[in-house]
Amino acid sequence: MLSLLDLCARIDSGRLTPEGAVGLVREAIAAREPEIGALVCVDPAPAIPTTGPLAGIAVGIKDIIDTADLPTAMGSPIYAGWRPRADAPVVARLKSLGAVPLAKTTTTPFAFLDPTATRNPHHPGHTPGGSSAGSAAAVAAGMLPLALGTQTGGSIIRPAAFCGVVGVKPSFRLLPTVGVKCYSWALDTLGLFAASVPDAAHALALLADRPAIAAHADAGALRIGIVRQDFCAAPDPEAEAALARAARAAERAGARVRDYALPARFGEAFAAHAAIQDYEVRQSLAWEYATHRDALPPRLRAALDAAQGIETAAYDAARRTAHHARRGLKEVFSEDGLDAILTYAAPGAAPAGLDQTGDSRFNRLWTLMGVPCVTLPVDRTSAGLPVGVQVITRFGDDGRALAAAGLIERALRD
Ligand SMILES: NC(=O)CC(=O)O
Repeated sequence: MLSLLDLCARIDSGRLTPEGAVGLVREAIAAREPEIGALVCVDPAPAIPTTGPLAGIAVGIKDIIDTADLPTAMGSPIYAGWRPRADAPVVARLKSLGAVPLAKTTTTPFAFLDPTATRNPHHPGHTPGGSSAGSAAAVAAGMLPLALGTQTGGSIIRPAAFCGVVGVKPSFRLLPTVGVKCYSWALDTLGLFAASVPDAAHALALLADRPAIAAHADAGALRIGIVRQDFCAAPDPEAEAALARAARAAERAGARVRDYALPARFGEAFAAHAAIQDYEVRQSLAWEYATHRDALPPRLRAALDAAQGIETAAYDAARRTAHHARRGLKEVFSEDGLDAILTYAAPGAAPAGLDQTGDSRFNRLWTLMGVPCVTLPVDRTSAGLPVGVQVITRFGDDGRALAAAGLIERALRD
């Protein structure tokens, strides 16, 4: 894979020019894209700044994020050729840092569950996951050093885990979702994909203009709770094995690791995610549903059909449940003495077939809680498919989530 930090170092030392770095990416795209299908389009002649902390870094932009220089089609024929007038602020921020938004990456239509044609770089007969399919696959295939994605259910963490890359779903609203096609305004979260934890931390710190995110250092031993989220169906054996391996690596690195059972309220919050997501998408995609229902893909059309009947009272009750759970989560970290949670990133490795994007059951609670989540690859199955884990910290503690993930990543290498 292409390391963002390695490219930055080579550019800073003069061994590589920004133009040359973008050229390397174009060569990688030419070599791998035909078999992977991670990209919607590539800018033939983007501006390539020679200054800025991300000068020469080509970035993939999930195709629900507005770009002024490239179409933004939402993964749907309804928006074929749609050209936003302006860049989304997160894209404008990338450009201000010297980065090059070189390609739009495939997304499931409107970032829901209908699959893309993108293939998992580790096995072409398996899904890369969704909804940020192209971003995860492009980084995993070594075509891009950085890509943006979004998560409403599990759309960053799940594809990152399936593709064996680092995925970061930051604290809710750490990055502005302005200019990003809305699915659920209470859940949608912008995040990113990179080759390693340090690469991801460096990119997020710059994007969020929060240098501390990449400079977090824990004074004492990290206190990690192993959480199995037993309010939903158990994972495959490989996910359990990866969790155990990551826990052992954390202990070798000096962390204090213990099993932790979430209080019952979190199972209720897990169940509340659906009512919030579905009630809000009924409004956010009301125009598409009213004027182009037949052009919507089957899973999304069925979800919108079902969402028409959700009562406002049920939505309000779900929001109250989520609010109480978020307050309870603060106690988990403060009163129960945890610095981080370690849990499954997905039910297992990427499922076979391109007719689905996998299951987000181990992601949805944390998206609703709005807390930082980082996935890193831990194992491979006998078929060579990656299996990851997920590190979670309290709201706003993004630097510690990345530091904890980095501690495990290094320990796994040792
Ligand atoms: N957008 C989403 O997060 C939906 C999913 O989990 O695939």
